[in-house]
Amino acid sequence: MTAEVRPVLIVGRSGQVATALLRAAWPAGLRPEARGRMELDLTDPAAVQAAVAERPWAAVVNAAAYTAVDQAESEAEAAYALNRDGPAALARACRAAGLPLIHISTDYVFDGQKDGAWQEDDPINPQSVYGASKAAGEVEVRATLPQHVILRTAWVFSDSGHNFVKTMLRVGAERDELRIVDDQRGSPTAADDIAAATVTILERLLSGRGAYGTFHFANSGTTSWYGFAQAIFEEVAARGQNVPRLTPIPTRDYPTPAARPMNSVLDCRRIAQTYGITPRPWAAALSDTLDSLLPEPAAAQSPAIQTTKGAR
Ligand SMILES: NC(=O)C1=CN([C@@H]2O[C@H](COP(=O)(O)OP(=O)(O)OC[C@H]3O[C@@H](n4cnc5c(N)ncnc54)[C@H](OP(=O)(O)O)[C@@H]3O)[C@@H](O)[C@H]2O)C=CC1
Ligand SMILES: Cc1cn([C@H]2C[C@H](O)[C@@H](COP(=O)(O)OP(=O)(O)O[C@H]3O[C@@H](C)C(=O)[C@@H](O)[C@H]3O)O2)c(=O)[nH]c1=O
Ligand SMILES: [Mg+2]
Repeated sequence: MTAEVRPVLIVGRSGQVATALLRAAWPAGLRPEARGRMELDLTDPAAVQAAVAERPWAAVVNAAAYTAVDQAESEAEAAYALNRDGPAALARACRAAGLPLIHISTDYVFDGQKDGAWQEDDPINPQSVYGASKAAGEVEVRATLPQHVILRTAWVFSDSGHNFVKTMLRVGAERDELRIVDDQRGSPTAADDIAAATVTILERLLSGRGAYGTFHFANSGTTSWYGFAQAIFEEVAARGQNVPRLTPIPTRDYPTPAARPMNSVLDCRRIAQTYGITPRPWAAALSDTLDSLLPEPAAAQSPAIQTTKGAR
């Protein structure tokens, strides 16, 4: 008799976290199956209901969202449709099917005005349409489905999708100088690490050793966007490439449509205590991501390596 392999529905396919979930190490008994927006439109409640009822899923992970923070200020309806009404419909469908839901949320639900790191039960007070729409999604999931894990994370980066690392590589190649805000603090977090944490949570939940509720997960250590950019370009320089000059600036000198939290640092002790999940430092995760985004260090200078790589 072969052991049963149960599918896990991943909502989202090409996004940073969805991509990471698809390439994560899953236990033998679970297999991720993604639905991108073309296969499952999260803003269509009937489609959501049908997708959740379609297969004998073990669980559902919502990795889909409206994530364009500045654009959301002028597209509130679209942001709320995806970030509030989508999770609400998913939670209702999961309740009807008796399935647990893991829902990803964000540091931008907080106002950023705390001295220490944000704990799960701190009051939310979003300062942007994106943050408010994500906060409303959290409220819907909590009110609808007791079997939920809301996993709040922050400053996500990956070799896929849109993120600050890829933005820096692109604009850094185009300009001599970059001006980067130095007074917003947070913890950059690799999508792959969020995926690994999600798999651990699911494994524990499905074997009856998990706990529902809201958890924070971010890579360890904190920095500013400027500090993050510095680390990115140190890695770029170490790989023999030209880098721009970086100038730290205050938020007021970089006006954007959406306000962002000044302090986005998440306290991740609860997920460590409950699930034994201890995140690695963000700089280590960054280095891994840059390994896949950039050529190997010194490859250009080393004839031996050039030869083994052949003509390029
Ligand atoms: N990016 C960040 O810095 C942070 C993100 N988060 C949260 O993490 C989660 C994942 O974010 P991230 O991976 O960066 O997101 P991305 O912006 O990389 O991807 C968005 C995902 O949403 C899906 N999607 C968009 N519209 C629809 C739709 N109508 N129906 C179904 N799916 C749709 C996309 O589907 P498709 O695959 O078809 O393109 C894609 O998979 C989100 O909940 C986000 O709020 C939290 C903190 C920081
Ligand atoms: C490109 C650029 C940005 N910045 C600033 C603007 C902003 O304050 C900060 C980050 O800009 P971004 O637009 O890349 O980041 P942003 O889209 O705000 O990132 C957020 O995305 C959502 C989805 C989340 O949930 C958050 O956790 C967070 O990761 O850097 C500069 O100062 N100089 C620059 O050249
Ligand atoms: Mg952005």
